[in-house]
Amino acid sequence: MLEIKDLAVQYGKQSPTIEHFNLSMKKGEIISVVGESGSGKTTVIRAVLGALAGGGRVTQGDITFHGESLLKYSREEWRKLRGTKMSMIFQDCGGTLNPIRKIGSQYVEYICTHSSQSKKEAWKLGTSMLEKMRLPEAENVMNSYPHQLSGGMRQRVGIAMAMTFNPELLLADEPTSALDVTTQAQIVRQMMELRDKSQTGIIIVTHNLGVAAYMADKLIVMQYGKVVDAGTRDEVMNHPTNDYTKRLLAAVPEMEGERFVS
Ligand SMILES: Nc1ncnc2c1ncn2[C@@H]1O[C@H](COP(=O)(O)OP(=O)(O)OP(=O)(O)O)[C@@H](O)[C@H]1O
Repeated sequence: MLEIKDLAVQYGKQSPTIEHFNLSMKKGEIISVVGESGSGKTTVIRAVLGALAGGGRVTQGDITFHGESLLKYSREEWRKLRGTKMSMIFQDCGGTLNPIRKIGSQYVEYICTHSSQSKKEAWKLGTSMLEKMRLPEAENVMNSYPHQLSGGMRQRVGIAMAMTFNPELLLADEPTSALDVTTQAQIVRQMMELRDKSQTGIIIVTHNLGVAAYMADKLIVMQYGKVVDAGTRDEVMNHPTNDYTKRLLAAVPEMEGERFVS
């Protein structure tokens, strides 16, 4: 479904931020990209979404989605793809919500921008998506301002919005790092449920190897913009080839009292 081949990305005149990045993803697969701050994880997923910040540009390689190069996409083609076939969730979805508008009005606008539904239908769809994400009192949530919700609830709103049109690919940038451990575990389980039900492929970027190992079918470990280990979860967890991966593994945090290392 998604192929990234020998990708390099450069910001301004700096030396390339990522180089020789490869990834191959099938429908419904979960791939985790792990690595410390600044290793280039966010750059990878922003490149996939055609949304590199700060003048970042692809200088080598290709990104294909169902065999078509995304690098050749026009603005209009991107507009059609984003939000429907491909969507993104961030570390703090609250940050992407407008603080002075109620959730419901923002959600309805989001749905109406990406489909031809009436406002009434959009409200119904938004509410049902919030219910699917197990938000209690979904109508109340729709009538709330972002600051009236907890961080975990806002994150569920963000995931609900991203999942509205059953995307084939969900790009998740540190989706649980702003949350406490219990909420983190709930959100992780809900994302996995979405994959099981809708066959959504997920790329999750995180510095938390515990979360990555728990969720992922495949792991990619990055350091200084390069892939230092990659393979199935069990390959990387049980037979790391790189010293950095070994150090990360030794420091795997606990999630719900379990270490996600077999
Ligand atoms: N908007 C930008 N303008 C210029 N350089 C950038 C920009 N964004 C990222 N970079 C460069 O790319 C490097 C990697 O950043 P990136 O955000 O991809 O890393 P990361 O692994 O996701 O880190 P973090 O976990 O802190 O988000 C940075 O150290 C910086 O040199």
